[in-house]
Amino acid sequence: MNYFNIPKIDLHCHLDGSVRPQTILELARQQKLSLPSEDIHEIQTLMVAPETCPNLDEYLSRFELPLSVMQTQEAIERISFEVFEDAAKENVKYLEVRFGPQLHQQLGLTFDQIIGSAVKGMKKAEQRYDIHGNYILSILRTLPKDDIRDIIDAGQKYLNNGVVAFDLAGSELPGFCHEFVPYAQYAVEKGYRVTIHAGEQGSGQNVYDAVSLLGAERIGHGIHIKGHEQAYDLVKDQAIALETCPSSNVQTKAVDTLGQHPVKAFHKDGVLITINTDNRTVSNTTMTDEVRKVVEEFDLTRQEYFDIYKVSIEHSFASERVKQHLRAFVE
Ligand SMILES: O=c1[nH]cnc2c1ncn2[C@H]1C[C@H](O)[C@@H](CO)O1
Ligand SMILES: [Zn+2]
Repeated sequence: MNYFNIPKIDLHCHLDGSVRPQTILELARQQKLSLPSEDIHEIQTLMVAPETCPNLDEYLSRFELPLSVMQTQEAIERISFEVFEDAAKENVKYLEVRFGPQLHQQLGLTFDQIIGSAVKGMKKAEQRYDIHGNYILSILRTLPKDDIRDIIDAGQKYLNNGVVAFDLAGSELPGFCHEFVPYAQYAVEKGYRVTIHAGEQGSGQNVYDAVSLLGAERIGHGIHIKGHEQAYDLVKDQAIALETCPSSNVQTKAVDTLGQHPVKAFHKDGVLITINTDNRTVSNTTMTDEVRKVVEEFDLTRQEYFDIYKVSIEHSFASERVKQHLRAFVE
C-alpha cells in the first residue's frame, strides 16, 4: 500500500499541536519574542512530546511554546493555512482542525478575530489545494467557564461555513461531563455538532457520560471503553465513531505500546473507528505515518483501510456535497 498516495481523512487534529517549528522561529522573530533557542532542531525537540512522556499532562505542556506565537490574527491565519497545506500535500482530502479560542487571547484578540483568522487560513488553503476542511471549537475543561457561551456565540457566525462542532479538551478528570451539560446543550441548540475528548486518560465512564449527558456523536480517543461494558455497548449501539490517534495514545501512556492498542479489536467487533493525527508536531507525525502504523501493526488489508476511510466520511461533520466528493475516492 502506498500510504502517502492513498486518500486520507483526519478528523482529530489540533491547530496548536501542529505548528511547523520553522514557523515558530519566524513568527517569534517578527513578533520580537525571545525563544528558549534559535536552533530549529532544539525548537523541534521542545515541541515534540517524548516517547517517555509520563502522562497526558506532561504531553499538554508542549503546547505553551506554539501558543506563545499564536496571539495575532496574522499568525493564526498563517498557521491554519500551513496545517491544511501540509495535510493536502500528503493527500489528506478532508481535515477537521480543532483549537481552543480561550488560549489565543493573551494580546486581547476577540473570539471573533480568533475564530475568523483560523477559518480564513483554512479557506485560503481550500482554494489552493484539493482539500476540504472545517473547524471544531475546543473548550479547555480546566479553564474558568464564564466565557464558554461567548465562544459558542462568536463561532455561530461561521457555523456550517468553516465551523462545525463543539469539543472539550485538556486534562481529563473523572466525571468532568457533569459540569458541562448546560454548555453542550447551548451549543447543540445553536446548531453545533458535538465531539468530546473522553476515555483517553480517564475511564470509560467519561465516554458514557459524554454520549449520554453531552450528546457526543464522536469521541476523541475513547480507548478506555475497553473494560467498561456500559460505555462499550453504548458506543457500539449508537454508532459513535472513535477518533483514534495511535501515536499520541502511546505518548500519553493511554496504551503502553501500539501493539496493545484496542483499535483492531474494536474494528473487528463492529465499534466504529477512524485514524487521526491528534497533533502533527507534538506527536511528530503525519496522516501517512498514522495510517502506516495502523495498517502494518494490525495487518489490515486495503479493503479494511477503505472501510475505515468510509467511517471517517460518514461520521465527519462535512456537508453532504463534500461527503459526496470524498466518496469518489473509495476503491
Ligand atoms: O490528546 C489530547 N487530549 C486532550 N487535550 C488535548 C490533546 N491534544 C491537545 N489537547 C489540548 C491542548 C491544546 O492546547 C488544546 C486546544 O487545541 O487541546
Ligand atoms: Zn486531541
